[in-house]
Amino acid sequence: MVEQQYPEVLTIAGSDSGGGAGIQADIKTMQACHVYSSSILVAITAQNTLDVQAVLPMPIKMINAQFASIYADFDIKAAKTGMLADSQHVRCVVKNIKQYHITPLIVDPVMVAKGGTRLLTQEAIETIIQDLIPLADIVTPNLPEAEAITNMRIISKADFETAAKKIAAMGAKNVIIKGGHGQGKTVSDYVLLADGHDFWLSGDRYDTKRKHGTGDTLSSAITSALAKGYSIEKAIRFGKKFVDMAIKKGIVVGHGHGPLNHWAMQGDHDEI
Ligand SMILES: Nc1ncnc2c1ncn2[C@@H]1O[C@H](COP(=O)(O)OP(=O)(O)OP(=O)(O)O)[C@@H](O)[C@H]1O
Ligand SMILES: Cc1ncc(COP(=O)(O)O)c(N)n1
Repeated sequence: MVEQQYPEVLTIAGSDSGGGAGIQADIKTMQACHVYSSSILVAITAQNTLDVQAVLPMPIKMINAQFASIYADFDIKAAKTGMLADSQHVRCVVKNIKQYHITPLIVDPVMVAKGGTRLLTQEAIETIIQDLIPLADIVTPNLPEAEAITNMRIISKADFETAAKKIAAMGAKNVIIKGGHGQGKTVSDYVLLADGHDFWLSGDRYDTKRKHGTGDTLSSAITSALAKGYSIEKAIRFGKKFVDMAIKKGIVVGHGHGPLNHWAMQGDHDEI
């Protein structure tokens, strides 16, 4: 008999019944990265690759109970947040993050699903800015999210840099502004680290509709790498490579915005 220990990680997010985004994408990514994943459900969605058909935020009492269960037993090395639904739920998650001193914390400020359905109320954007971003070791907005957070248009490279500085000034230690929603043959994410060092992560932009859960996959791969002891910069570079491969080696599922291939890096054991 052999017993092995894996770094334990936590995702605090919404469930996607279609398995392409949310908690399901997080768990698949974490599993592929060889860390042990636990999860706190903040909301349930009835969802497939075509759209989100229904959303049910969990009772606050049940979210508190999940945090209590996890922190009574597990040794969580890194955690991430995803879909948080509304202000009340953001505040509940923030209270628990403070209570259990959760760090490192990756905040993926999920606002709108690929099909266009809101996953966060408009007023909760302010709660995320005021209460959650200051607790983030890394915050990972996509372009529309970064625009909503900073209240500015982001088009040029200089705009990315200005927006990242604004988000860092809100209290996030490290900032990644993802470029998936941009245009052009390459896709570039901008990274601003806590020490002021910055860089672009660029790669081919794959022409595919199978891009459901790209942000969840990136933030979960980064969370996993941090739990394994990678530096912030190395974890971010690993995350980008993981999501790039998961899009590049696509799988055929559903009729709309298809999920990624979370097995894509399997076999590349030096990397994962
Ligand atoms: N077409 C593409 N080809 C290659 N990489 C991509 C493509 N689209 C997105 N990415 C990468 O996927 C990651 C997530 O970026 P994106 O801007 O899509 O986030 P997101 O909108 O939060 O994702 P989602 O909401 O689907 O979870 C980034 O690292 C980005 O560079
Ligand atoms: C529960 C949940 N969390 C996150 C997303 C974002 O993913 P996408 O932008 O690819 O729809 C989602 N659709 N559902």
